[in-house]
Amino acid sequence: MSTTVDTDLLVVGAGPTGLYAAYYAGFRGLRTALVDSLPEPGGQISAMYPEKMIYDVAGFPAIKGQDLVDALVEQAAPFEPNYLLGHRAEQLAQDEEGVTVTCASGLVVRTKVVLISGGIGTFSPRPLPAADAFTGEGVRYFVPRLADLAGLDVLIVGGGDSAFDWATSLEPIAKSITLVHRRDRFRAHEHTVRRVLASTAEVITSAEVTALLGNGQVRAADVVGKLDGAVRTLPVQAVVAALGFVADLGPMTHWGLEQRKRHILVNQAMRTNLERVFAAGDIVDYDGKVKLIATGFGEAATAVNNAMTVIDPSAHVFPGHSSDVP
Ligand SMILES: Cc1cc2nc3c(=O)[nH]c(=O)nc-3n(C[C@H](O)[C@H](O)[C@H](O)COP(=O)(O)OP(=O)(O)OC[C@H]3O[C@@H](n4cnc5c(N)ncnc54)[C@H](O)[C@@H]3O)c2cc1C
Repeated sequence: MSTTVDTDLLVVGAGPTGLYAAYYAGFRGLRTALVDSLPEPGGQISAMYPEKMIYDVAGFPAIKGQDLVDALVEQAAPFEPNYLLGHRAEQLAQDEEGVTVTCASGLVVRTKVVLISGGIGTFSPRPLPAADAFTGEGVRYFVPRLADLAGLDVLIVGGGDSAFDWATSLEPIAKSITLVHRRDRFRAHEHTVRRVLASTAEVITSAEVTALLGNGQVRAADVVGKLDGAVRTLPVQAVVAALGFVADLGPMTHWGLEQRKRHILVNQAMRTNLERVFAAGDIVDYDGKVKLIATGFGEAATAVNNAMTVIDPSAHVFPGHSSDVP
């Protein structure tokens, strides 16, 4: 059975950009709904690096990922945004008075304006082939709570930033860390690589994890050297497969939006080629675009304040200062 939600502004994507847009929309007196396919708000931050420190958000010399998400939710909360989590937006149709967005679940949202802050799309981790044959527990693609892996022998697979970041964060609390990468070069920041190489973590290059062993719970992993074919069986109770993510813009590519390299093109007002559809954050492109949380925040403010004039043509783009509010 389909349910219909009516709102002034629908935000598609409750990552940091969408959450900040919810604050601004509330500040402008709009009723706001946020739809996200994930069960929690926070986008890439909550899904991929909730425990990591972020150092480049204005005003916070350092803030843990999940703490930033929690603060964004708290900042928007007084305006009571309607969170529609676990719903993937599938279709978008604009008419003269508004926009209708239909979700895969059957949920229908009727809104005056849409702000797309869909980031890299709905994202899913690249699977670890050795895990296919292993039906038990112990393999994960995210580490939402580092403490879950305390005292365990942890095997991390991958050679990118995530793999090395997990190695750095987990090394102080895990019993042991082994990082296995199929090449002899890494895609991670040099600084992090050096830090891991200097730590107690063992880094095995030019090798692949060919099998996970265990009955119900992973107990060991076979690691095969690609050059000599030698097999090492490592005791392991947790595997973190950090092989990257497959991002799926999926439905958004069929919404009649002008795109460049799988990103939505916007003008200086963060407006797309559709009058009632704005976009902000990682999903947009324009000359000089920089994909950062900080830029997403600025774009969200620009998008919402310009969207305001579509909803109410007598409204000003400039919202006034929040510090003027008693
Ligand atoms: C490991 C890592 C570390 C990072 N570190 C930093 C850092 O230190 N500083 C920094 O500035 N940036 C960092 N970034 C980048 C930063 O996380 C992104 O720039 C930011 O998350 C973009 O926010 P967003 O809200 O635009 O998109 P996202 O965070 O990607 O959120 C988009 C949301 O939209 C949802 N969505 C997409 N399509 C649909 C659909 N059709 N229906 C419903 N929901 C949908 C997704 O589920 C997701 O929740 C890092 C990224 C990673 C992966």
